Amino acid sequence: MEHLYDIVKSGAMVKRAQNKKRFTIVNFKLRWFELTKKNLCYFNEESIERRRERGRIPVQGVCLVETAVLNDENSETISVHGYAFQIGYSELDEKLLSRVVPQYTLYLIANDPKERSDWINAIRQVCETTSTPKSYRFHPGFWTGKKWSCCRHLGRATFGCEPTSHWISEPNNNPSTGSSPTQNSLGSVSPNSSSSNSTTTNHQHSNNFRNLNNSTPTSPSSHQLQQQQQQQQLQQQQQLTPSVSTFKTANNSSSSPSNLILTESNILNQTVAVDTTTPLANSNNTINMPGGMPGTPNSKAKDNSHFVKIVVALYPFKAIEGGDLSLEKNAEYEVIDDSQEHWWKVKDQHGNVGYIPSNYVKQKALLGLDRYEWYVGDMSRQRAESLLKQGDKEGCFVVRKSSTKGLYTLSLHTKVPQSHVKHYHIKQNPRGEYYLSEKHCCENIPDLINYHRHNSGGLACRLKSSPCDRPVPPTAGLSHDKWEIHPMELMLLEELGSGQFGVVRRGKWRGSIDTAVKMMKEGTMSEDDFIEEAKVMTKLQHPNLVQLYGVCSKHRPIYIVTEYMKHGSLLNYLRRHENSLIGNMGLLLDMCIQVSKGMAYLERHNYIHRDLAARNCLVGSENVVKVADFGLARYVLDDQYTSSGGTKFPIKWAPPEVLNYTRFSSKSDVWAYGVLMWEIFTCGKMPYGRLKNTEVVERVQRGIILEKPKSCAKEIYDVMKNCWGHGPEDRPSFKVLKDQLALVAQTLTD
Ligand SMILES: Nc1ncnc2c1ncn2[C@@H]1O[C@H](COP(=O)(O)OP(=O)(O)OP(=O)(O)O)[C@@H](O)[C@H]1O
Ligand SMILES: [Zn+2]
Repeated sequence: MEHLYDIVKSGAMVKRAQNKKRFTIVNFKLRWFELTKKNLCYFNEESIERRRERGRIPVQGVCLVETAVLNDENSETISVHGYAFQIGYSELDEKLLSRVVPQYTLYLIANDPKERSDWINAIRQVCETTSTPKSYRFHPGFWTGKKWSCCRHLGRATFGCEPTSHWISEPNNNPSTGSSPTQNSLGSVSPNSSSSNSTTTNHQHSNNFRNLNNSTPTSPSSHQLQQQQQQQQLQQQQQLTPSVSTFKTANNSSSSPSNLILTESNILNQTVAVDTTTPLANSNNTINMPGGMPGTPNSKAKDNSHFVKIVVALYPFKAIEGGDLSLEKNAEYEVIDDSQEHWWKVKDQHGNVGYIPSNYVKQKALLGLDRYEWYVGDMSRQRAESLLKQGDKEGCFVVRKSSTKGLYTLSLHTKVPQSHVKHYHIKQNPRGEYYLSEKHCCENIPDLINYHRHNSGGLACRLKSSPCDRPVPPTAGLSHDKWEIHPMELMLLEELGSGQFGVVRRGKWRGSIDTAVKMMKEGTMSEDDFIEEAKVMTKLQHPNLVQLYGVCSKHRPIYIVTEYMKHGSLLNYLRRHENSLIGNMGLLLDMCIQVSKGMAYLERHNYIHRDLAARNCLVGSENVVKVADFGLARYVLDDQYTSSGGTKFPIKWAPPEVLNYTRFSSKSDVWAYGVLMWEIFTCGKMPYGRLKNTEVVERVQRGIILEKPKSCAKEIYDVMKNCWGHGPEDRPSFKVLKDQLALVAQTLTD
């Protein structure tokens, strides 16, 4: 017999204080929650003897249970990085009046995505049996005291900007079979009302308040397993670096849920997470909507086509191909079809409809600092310096993400006493206000920038202009669904270099877009296979991968058309600039980090490079480094190049399993990456000097590795050595490498 007061689910979660206008760190408390069929209660402590009840919500008053987005880059408030959800509830008679927004909203933050969906499902299920919730609309964001963070509406009681997901089992939903679980807004599986084991029951009343992972999971269905895997993957993908501000639990012990990061917000992270879904699957672009869990499919967005998604253009785009639509920087567009990953159909203010590159726009509600010219996001200290020095103007500045996650840095160019760039951390006081000098605090970063436009306030000089337009990123293909390029549309210009496949020339596509055109020597590659593959490769898109625009395959020789990189190959760049680069560890490390980001993207998409080396990376403006020629090696016909015994085979970049069995994997790329790091820190020396290939093979088999380059810190060499683990399983993934190097950069440079 189940009793009304039996605990359906319990556990610790962080709760945001209610009825507080602004939320600062002190407004978040760790609480022990217990869900019964009647109430959701919360206590200061788990221990039954010592606990005091802090509040309760009668289940009957609950109107909606949805995920929540608690970060807001404009940050009048502190933002939360965690797995938040919201419970909207009203007094019972109020609820029956079906108000447009629930009277109250409780925001809770779970420790991980699984815990969050478990709680949402458990609460929904309990509500289902006791009351009949009305269909609501809700705000995925929060009320900042002035406006809604999601849609920026100014009225507290405005109609929600999103419909709630269907969590009431529909009569025809056949609950008795226990078969098809329904997708809810989390993309997770709602338990069927009849299957009682789908609600997690936790009777473990150990006094371990701090152990947040002590729930006992019941046997999950295969759907749930899949979901769980997805979520685990997601968790791995999201970099959960140490929190900037840990917060105090109720009893003042300073433990914090391990994954929860309370920081100034970092909405860009969500879009970073977006590109973790496979682009080859070509789905789920609706992910970066508020209310969706970053990185997981948000089925709701598709089901509710009446929800209007508004995006803002970050860059101008010129429509050339029929069916494309031009973008005007900062203008707003309504998204009509985002079912393809890289090209979305949108409508402009005049009603014109067409395709635009999805990486040129950002959803309005998530725009954050991106709306400002001076914000450059993920730009390293070194690249910011070279960008600012280029303009050489007094007071020229940018704001960028700091190497410490969640923080921002102001980089300012001044000519006094001589031309140089200064970097200032933007700090936050306990009230959540931002400042550069403690005397001048502002509610948000834009206000702070404005303040320092008029007052130097301790800075080297007043802020004047931002350097220039942000560099416009390449599009995935030159137009919507286009990879075949007409040679007549390509104007061929000077020769850029030549490799074993033939000559590379600079080109202009339709007189406006810079490209590099690789003219493939006939007979050097299996062309038909490559042309098929090119369709897939145009869809790989990352700031640290050289973009493949398409191919000219109807004529011979075939052309491979890619993004143009003005400084050419990384190897030559390193050699040419050895004198200025060799002492600049920060810059060299930044190059390594950039390559690791591009490679982590390939790894996430199960794409193996097979020929990673400095000669196959290219350098663009502001020391941007991108990986080129990925996957190409598979289509080479010359067996001197493809077999490990061949004279052209990149033996010095190959791990034992490739030398022995030609076994390629992302982990063989990792080995090559270690060698590439070595090339970077020696400014382009030949690995293993003059040793013959056979001697190199013999050394590698015996476990002898490259020596530490002179200008390389021990911490960096340690990372290289990890890449040279003998077996593939002894090497870290690119995802791990990327995080390790970011940490090294933080300790060595900033
Ligand atoms: N996208 C590009 N932008 C600018 N320059 C490029 C581009 N692609 C290639 N180049 C130039 O052309 C040269 C030849 O490139 P290619 O990729 O054909 O040969 P490689 O990589 O040097 O050697 P290999 O054929 O053995 O891989 C490069 O070294 C570089 O200087
Ligand atoms: Zn809203």
